[in-house]
Amino acid sequence: MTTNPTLADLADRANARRERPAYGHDALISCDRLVRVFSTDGVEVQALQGLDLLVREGELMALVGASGSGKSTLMNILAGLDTPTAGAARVAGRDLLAMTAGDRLAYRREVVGFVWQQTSRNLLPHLSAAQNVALPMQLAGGRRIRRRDRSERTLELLELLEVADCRDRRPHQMSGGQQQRVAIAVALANKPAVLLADEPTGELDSHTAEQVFAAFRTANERLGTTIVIVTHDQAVAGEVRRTVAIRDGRTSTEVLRRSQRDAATGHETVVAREYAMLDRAGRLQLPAEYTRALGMHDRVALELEADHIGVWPDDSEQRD
Ligand SMILES: Nc1ncnc2c1ncn2[C@@H]1O[C@H](COP(=O)(O)OP(=O)(O)OP(=O)(O)O)[C@@H](O)[C@H]1O
Repeated sequence: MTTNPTLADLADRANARRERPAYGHDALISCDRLVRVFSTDGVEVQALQGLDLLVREGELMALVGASGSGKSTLMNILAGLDTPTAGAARVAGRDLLAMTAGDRLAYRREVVGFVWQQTSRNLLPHLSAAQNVALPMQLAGGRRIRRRDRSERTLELLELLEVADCRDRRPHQMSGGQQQRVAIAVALANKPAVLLADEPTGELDSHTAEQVFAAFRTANERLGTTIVIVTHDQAVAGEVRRTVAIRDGRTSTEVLRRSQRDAATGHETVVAREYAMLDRAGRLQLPAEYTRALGMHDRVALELEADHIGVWPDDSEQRD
């Protein structure tokens, strides 16, 4: 039976909706149904297909996904280097779809820092490590920093990331791992709210990769910087509290890890649990290996239980 709502009922409902906090209101990074379509020679590629992602201040998280799933496209948008086709994206209160060219430049200099996979893309080859770190502070015209403060901060950052001994060396006089740690110092120079890293350990051996990852962890723990790392490296993905997987241009699953102490032995273990993303329309993407294992496609049967929802293979033909 349906009852016709009165005008007052409709007004109450509209008010209740308005008072509900907006999606991602308390997140530092919020992507809401983000779409990015590339058109080349009349062919359209939907790199992002309505991606939702929230990252809270102070998080250190990893983004994983198969090649072509949209990770770099997302990072370029968050870095202010590319603009989405549709949807909404906010970082530290900045609306990434509404920025002017000037806002965008200031955003890249002051709000985000980035570290790329190619060590050569991160540092200027003719400058020393210390000069590379000082440069973003010199360029941040809006907030003039005195020369003495600049050199102090440069040294502090190089010490924090354990590369103070490289301060007078140029990139080609440093190892790949040292270059990436200096690159993290460069990215942190202007105290960004967010540090973005796209495969920062991709060109390094596993031992060096571990040291570089430790540098990200130090930045996160000691400076409180929010960090998002795209990685194929299982060791890195397994070390962070939250790993979000992107599939076909959308966030699909995420793994959360927490430490658990055994009351009897005092021994600490890390417990990981996988979650699927549920969007605001109630859409859920089931992991491909689950649906494959049970031969599910096109249509599934659902049953609401007291504390869970059951998903069953389509049994309509057996019932007929
Ligand atoms: N500038 C572009 N022009 C056209 N298509 C593009 C462009 N950039 C990315 N794409 C396409 O968008 C899709 C997503 O690419 P993206 O680089 O974001 O994936 P990825 O997950 O970072 O992959 P990988 O792990 O290989 O770096 C791919 O199909 C890619 O070919």
